Amino acid sequence: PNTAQKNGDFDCIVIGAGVQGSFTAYQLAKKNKKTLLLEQFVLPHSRGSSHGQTRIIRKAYEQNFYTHMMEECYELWAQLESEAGVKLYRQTGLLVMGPEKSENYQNIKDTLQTNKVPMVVLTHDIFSQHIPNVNLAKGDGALVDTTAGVLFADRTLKTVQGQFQKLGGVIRDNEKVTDIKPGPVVRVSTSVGVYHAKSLVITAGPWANKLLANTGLQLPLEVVKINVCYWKEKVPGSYSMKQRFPCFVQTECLESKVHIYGLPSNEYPGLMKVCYHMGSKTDPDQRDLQKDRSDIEILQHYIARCFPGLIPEPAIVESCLYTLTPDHHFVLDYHPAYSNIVIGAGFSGHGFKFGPIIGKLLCELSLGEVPSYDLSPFHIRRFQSKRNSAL
Ligand SMILES: Cc1cc2nc3c(=O)[nH]c(=O)nc-3n(C[C@H](O)[C@H](O)[C@H](O)COP(=O)(O)OP(=O)(O)OC[C@H]3O[C@@H](n4cnc5c(N)ncnc54)[C@H](O)[C@@H]3O)c2cc1C
Ligand SMILES: O=C(O)[C@@H]1CCCCN1
Repeated sequence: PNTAQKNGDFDCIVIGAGVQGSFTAYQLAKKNKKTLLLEQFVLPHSRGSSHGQTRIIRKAYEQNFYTHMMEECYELWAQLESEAGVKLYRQTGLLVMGPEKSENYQNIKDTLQTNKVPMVVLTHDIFSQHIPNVNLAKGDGALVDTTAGVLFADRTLKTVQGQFQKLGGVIRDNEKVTDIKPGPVVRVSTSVGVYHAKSLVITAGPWANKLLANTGLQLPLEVVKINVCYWKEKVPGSYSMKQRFPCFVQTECLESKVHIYGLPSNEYPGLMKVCYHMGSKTDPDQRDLQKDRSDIEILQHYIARCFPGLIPEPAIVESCLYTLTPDHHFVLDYHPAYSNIVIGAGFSGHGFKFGPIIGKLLCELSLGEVPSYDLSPFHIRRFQSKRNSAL
């Protein structure tokens, strides 16, 4: 402990206690850094991107760099589970379906094969033996990433925030950051007080650009609202986690070029979560005014055709926000003008599973260490022509 520090002084301040900020703060505390995690809302809350009971974890990706990161990331999830004595992951497998000859489907298959990820290819003649109550479309290929499963999201946030506090980390919720003054010592003002730190990490999810405006930077991020739909099983339990029904991703289909995905029924007994991987643009502070439900019609047609055991009418519709980058790859980088400000943003609807590794990487960046992975796919400079910066 550094006794020379004043009360409001920290080695590092992390803004945003979603999955990414919470894991980053936890990693910093593990490295004995005096860390403050600031959150605008009372925790836990459901206004951002990390709430809800479940998320998919998988190694099935089109790009090798994500599959590589997931190798270590699974170990970090298991470490956290054993350290905290809680169950955060349940293996179910992920069924990937899509036009056999399409680029998306083939890329996923290639990545799994190249990286020797355990998988099973299901041909049409054996499909229904393995996956009951699903109609595989003609011309579609199907495979199962057997390493995949479900993460318990709300439980994850509670656990990682708890571990952070056990390590001496400070969480202040219900405290919105209102201003950032960059410098060798960064000054962060909130609705309650002023804090100083040697370094700052911004993991503000859909609010990233609102905060970055204080530092003269804007990233090409688009916030969209996702309708999180739950569908009733005609026979309760037919798609349930207990019966080891897998998660699924349909890469494209008759109804849509956009992914449709689902998780086995679990949190609401008798209801399966099936969603459309896109939504309509919104402001995170006004998301309830965004009422576009056109995706639900697409889901209804898809479900009626491919999931005959579900009633094709959503029983529950919740909401959640995605923060999309143009290429749907993350932003993990230094602020272009200030080397002691690190940004984790634009998780584009697929960042939860990477939480532990993103925490580790943002911690490495903020300590000036060489990051464990090649971060070039995540650099801000890839947006060069699109970046609208006041710097
Ligand atoms: C419907 C849905 C399904 C998804 N499915 C999957 C999946 O299956 N698998 C997967 O891996 N990922 C999935 N994701 C994506 C994943 O959940 C997100 O990538 C991840 O939660 C992003 O976390 P975050 O920490 O960046 O953002 P957030 O969780 O939004 O956290 C940012 C935090 O910053 C706080 N904040 C913002 N501004 C301020 C301020 N000024 N002062 C203080 N605090 C502030 C916010 O209140 C918020 O708590 C899904 C997302 C959604 C919405
Ligand atoms: O990150 C995931 O695994 C899921 C897959 C489908 C789209 C939404 N996110």
